[in-house]
Amino acid sequence: QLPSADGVWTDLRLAPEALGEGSTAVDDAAIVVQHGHIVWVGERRALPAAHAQGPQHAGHGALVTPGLIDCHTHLVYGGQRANEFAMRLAGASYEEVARAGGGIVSSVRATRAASEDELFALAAPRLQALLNEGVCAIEIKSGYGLSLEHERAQLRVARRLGEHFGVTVRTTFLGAHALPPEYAGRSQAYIDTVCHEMMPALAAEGLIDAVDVFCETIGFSLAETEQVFRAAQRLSLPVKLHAEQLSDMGGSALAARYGALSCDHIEHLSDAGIAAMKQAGTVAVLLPGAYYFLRDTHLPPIAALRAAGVPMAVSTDHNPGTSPTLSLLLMLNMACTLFRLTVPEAVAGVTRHAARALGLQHSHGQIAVDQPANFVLWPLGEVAELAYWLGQHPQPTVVRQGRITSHP
Ligand SMILES: O=C(O)CC[C@@H]1NC(=O)NC1=O
Ligand SMILES: [Fe+3]
Repeated sequence: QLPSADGVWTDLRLAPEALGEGSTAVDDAAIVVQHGHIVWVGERRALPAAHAQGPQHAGHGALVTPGLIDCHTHLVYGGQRANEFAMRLAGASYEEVARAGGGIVSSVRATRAASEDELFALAAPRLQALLNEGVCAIEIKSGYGLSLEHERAQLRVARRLGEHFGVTVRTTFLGAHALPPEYAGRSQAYIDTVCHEMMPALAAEGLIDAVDVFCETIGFSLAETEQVFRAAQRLSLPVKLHAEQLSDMGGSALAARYGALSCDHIEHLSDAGIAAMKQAGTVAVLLPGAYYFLRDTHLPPIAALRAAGVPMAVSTDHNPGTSPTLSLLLMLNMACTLFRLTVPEAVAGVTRHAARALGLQHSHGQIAVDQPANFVLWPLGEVAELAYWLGQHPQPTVVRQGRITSHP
């Protein structure tokens, strides 16, 4: 059992916007935790005497952010795809690798061959690496099973990871990730199976928090995507979308029409897609790891998203094919360096905007009274260091779900 974080945390510096959008930094702050929840936060000199009792936790001047949120991962899978990395070094494109039977389908074979215990054992150290960097909530997709039995296994492992590590896990059903070999050439038949057999069964077992589709030239069409969205709607499941990663399929506008939580990748997002997302309150999830790893050169429309006021999140997109990274802090650096986000935008992208992309904005993503205690104490001089250091990062003290889970 990890030590309780209950008590009074003092000598803290709250980062800008840690208390929510527009909130300012607080240099000498205190946080009071009771029964694993935040009951008070603010300037220490204003701390009510009634709250000042109880165990004392010295912050030693640490910079404090809300717990980080990785809002787009494919964390549960078998095998790895370093061989394709080498193929692409020899000039093969991501699409060519996919059409040659590599890509997602090769991870499907390795995932189907693994038991749930083996999938858990493979995913656990991946999750631990993210937790060590202050991640307190994470989204985990299926999409490497592509059959009822194996999609169920992935989603059960995702739930088990959350219980085992005491971290908030939101599961996303991504049965429409790729066409499994047994449905080669029969895309419509597979989508029918996804909509009428897999999704209802897995939803009934409580394994699905949201539904996603890979809407792309090498994925599923707009019509197939809408068929999946309609099935999700019938089951009252929110949707999100791998959208406009390699081309403008119009997926973002479709997703916005279904009130999507988020559209993700969006390198090829159009002005019409931006307007639709703004209207629907859909979050733009930026995945610089995949952009970098694929040597993409088509930047997402960051300035237009900023001008339109579409909230932007940042995530690892951890997956064995296009973003084999387990550092959300490296993604902060890439979001700034490659996509030109400001530091406050990037930090909001892994806190409150990431929370919104998962429908968790009422319980995660900021330090607020009555919310579960999820916050991170960084031994840093300033918040820009979260995006500045490239590859090596400070070891934070992490309070996750009211427990002190790691400290230097
Ligand atoms: O290559 C993989 O294994 C998944 C790639 C990942 N999935 C997707 O739809 N887009 C991606 O970048
Ligand atoms: Fe992805």
